[in-house]
Amino acid sequence: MAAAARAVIVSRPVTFVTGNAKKLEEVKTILGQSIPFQSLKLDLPELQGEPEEISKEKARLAARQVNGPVLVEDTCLCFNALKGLPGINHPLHVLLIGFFGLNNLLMAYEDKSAYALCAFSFALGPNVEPVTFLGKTPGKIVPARGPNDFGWDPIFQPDGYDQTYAEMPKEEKNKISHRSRALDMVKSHFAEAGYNFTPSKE
Ligand SMILES: O=P(O)(O)OP(=O)(O)OP(=O)(O)OC[C@H]1O[C@@H](n2cnc3c(O)ncnc32)[C@H](O)[C@@H]1O
Ligand SMILES: [Mg+2]
Repeated sequence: MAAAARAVIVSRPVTFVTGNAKKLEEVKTILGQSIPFQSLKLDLPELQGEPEEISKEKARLAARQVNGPVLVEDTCLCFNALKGLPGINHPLHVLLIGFFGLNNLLMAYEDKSAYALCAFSFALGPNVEPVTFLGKTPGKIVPARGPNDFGWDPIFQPDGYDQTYAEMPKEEKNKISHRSRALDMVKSHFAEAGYNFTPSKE
């Protein structure tokens, strides 16, 4: 029997929880009108571990605080020469080590390749296990070039480009970024699940 199209009625809008204004800016541009959401600035604890697990745990914590459907993400920059380490996944990493220091970390290695990894997690509510979507963009670590307004963008040059994320126009980054690749999957998930966000009159 063919699966019947079904709609899942959800009585609260999705809240995208982040403490990072630049991330929010990109998510707004990439999602456009495809998924209606509101944003909430919450400083969730900086957990350590695999990006997928960090992201899931962030979603659980956020869903409890919001008491409704939440979308969160965790992003890291991983160096292949260091087997995926240091996994720059904490706002203090760039600040404390600096772009110069991050380049120096790789000085002893021929292999400057890296990848940007983004893990979005969506939880329908506090008691629902989150689902996670991973987006990855391969590239290499280079001496900093371009405006310094978002994390490690000046030192990451995606494969196939001669500009760093920071140098390229925002629209270009948003076409190929780890974030947009993960969000493509989030969009498909929402389309397939048929969520119907109908705010209840509380
Ligand atoms: O509240 P959350 O969403 O956790 O925001 P955050 O700033 O703590 O974000 P992450 O933990 O996911 O990211 C760790 C660091 O990576 C940086 N970062 C995340 N996405 C980036 C991107 O697309 N380009 C450059 N740096 C990025 C970010 O600014 C942080 O310094
Ligand atoms: Mg964080």
